[in-house]
Amino acid sequence: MTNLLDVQSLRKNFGGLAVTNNVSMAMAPGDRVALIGPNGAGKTTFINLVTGNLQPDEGRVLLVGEDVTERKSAERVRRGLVRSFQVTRLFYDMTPEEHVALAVLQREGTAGQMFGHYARRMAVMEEVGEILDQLGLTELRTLKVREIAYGQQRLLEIAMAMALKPKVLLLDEPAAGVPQSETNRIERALDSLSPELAVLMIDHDMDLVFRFATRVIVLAAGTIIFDGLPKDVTQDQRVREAYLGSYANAGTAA
Ligand SMILES: Nc1ncnc2c1ncn2[C@@H]1O[C@H](COP(=O)(O)OP(=O)(O)OP(=O)(O)O)[C@@H](O)[C@H]1O
Repeated sequence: MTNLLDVQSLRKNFGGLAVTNNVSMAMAPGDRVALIGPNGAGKTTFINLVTGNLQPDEGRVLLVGEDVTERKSAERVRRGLVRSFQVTRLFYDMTPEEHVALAVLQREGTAGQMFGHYARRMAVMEEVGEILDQLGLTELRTLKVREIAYGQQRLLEIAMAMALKPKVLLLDEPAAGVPQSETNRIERALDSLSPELAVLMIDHDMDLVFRFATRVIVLAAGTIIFDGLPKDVTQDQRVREAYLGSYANAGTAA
């Protein structure tokens, strides 16, 4: 089976520092991978290299077997490599319904033509309704984003990513800043993602990581030091050393 994402020997230097140092990993349909590592380990840089926000000095990124290393981010998105939107990029005077509709139209390359054809408009709004329903946002669909809670804004980021019909979804700390009382909604949203999708999530919340991931990758100083099952990660000597014990006792029940 062709991997959905295949990252081969990526390298990126900033000045003299190897921030991504010969990193290789692959993801198949259904994978739920958590990418963790101490602060400054190179997680964000790695994601930026995968999405095309940064160009690697060496190495390749393959999406469903196609080499996309030279492709711009927008072209990678069209091919199914989607990073969740950031709350800071939402429009606070627009509604969740409008945001998701824009994402559907962007996917189809028809943004700006929403009101052109009645039948098409109905089909778009039906799809928007299904996505908002999947993420439990139906009741809020016509409120302004500024009127909805932060946790629900973060669900909207995931809804917009879903509207782009990803094959590979990259989630950057989806529950960061969300009050504890609302994190179960984020978890339910993650559970409801299509089983065909490959999902890579960066997060510092080890409880969330252990509930979500079927595989954990640990980056330290730009290098993958662990790629395996969640149950094994806290016992790994290199991981323990990288964290100096800070997470070593977390999630052993996973
Ligand atoms: N544009 C840049 N120019 C120079 N150095 C950079 C740049 N971006 C990141 N770095 C450096 O690369 C290293 C890795 O940073 P990165 O943000 O990828 O780590 P991270 O694992 O995402 O960290 P955190 O968990 O704190 O977000 C850090 O030492 C950082 O200072």
